[in-house]
Amino acid sequence: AQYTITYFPVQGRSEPIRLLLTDQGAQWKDEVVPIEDWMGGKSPLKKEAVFGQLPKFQDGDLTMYQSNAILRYLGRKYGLYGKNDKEAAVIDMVNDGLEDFRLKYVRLIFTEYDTGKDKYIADLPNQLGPFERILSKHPGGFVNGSQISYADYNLLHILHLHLKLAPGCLSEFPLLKAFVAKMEARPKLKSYLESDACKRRPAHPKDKQ
Ligand SMILES: N[C@@H](CCC(=O)N[C@@H](CS(=O)(=O)O)C(=O)NCC(=O)O)C(=O)O
Repeated sequence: AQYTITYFPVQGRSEPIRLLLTDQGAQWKDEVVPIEDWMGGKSPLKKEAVFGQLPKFQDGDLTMYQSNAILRYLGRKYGLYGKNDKEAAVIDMVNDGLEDFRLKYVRLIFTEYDTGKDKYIADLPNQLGPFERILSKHPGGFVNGSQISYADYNLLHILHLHLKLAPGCLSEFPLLKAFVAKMEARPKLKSYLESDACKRRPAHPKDKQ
């Protein structure tokens, strides 16, 4: 395979990359790093990593880190970045909003789960509302209206994480609900989401929902 994704044995920040590549019909190799090897310093990967973190992405002689930079690289490569700079700017803005959302989720899961879960779920409408409004502003089903972009794969994964955490969280958000159904119905994504490889990967190391 032309691409390699190096990451821990979870979905985490590498899943939107897998969703994009799958939907674009691209193959990749998963290099899975057991967390104990990484933390125990047994693997040289942490020292080699530019920011000491994963995911790491390789495309031939390109080696890069930073999950959102990887998504933008693939967005340019597969024409998933709008049709001009203005559309690209809105797509980047939405993905930055998704990054803020993901960071809140990661903080909940890793540091505040037992004490903060109920409050986090109660506040979800405030986190989801902006993305419902974005879809209503750009009719066509995707973040950038009728043309799919790299941010859509990040949105899908973040919505999947939250549907696991709070199954009814999209009941007040018809456009987000329709977005998930539309993305899941895309043939390549559908078969990936039903695959063992996908099902076997927990959402994150603590996979408590
Ligand atoms: N901004 C980076 C963050 C990467 C990051 O925080 N990686 C974590 C794992 S996760 O947050 O993606 O789950 C990591 O490598 N942690 C191990 C370490 O920091 O040694 C990105 O988007 O790739």
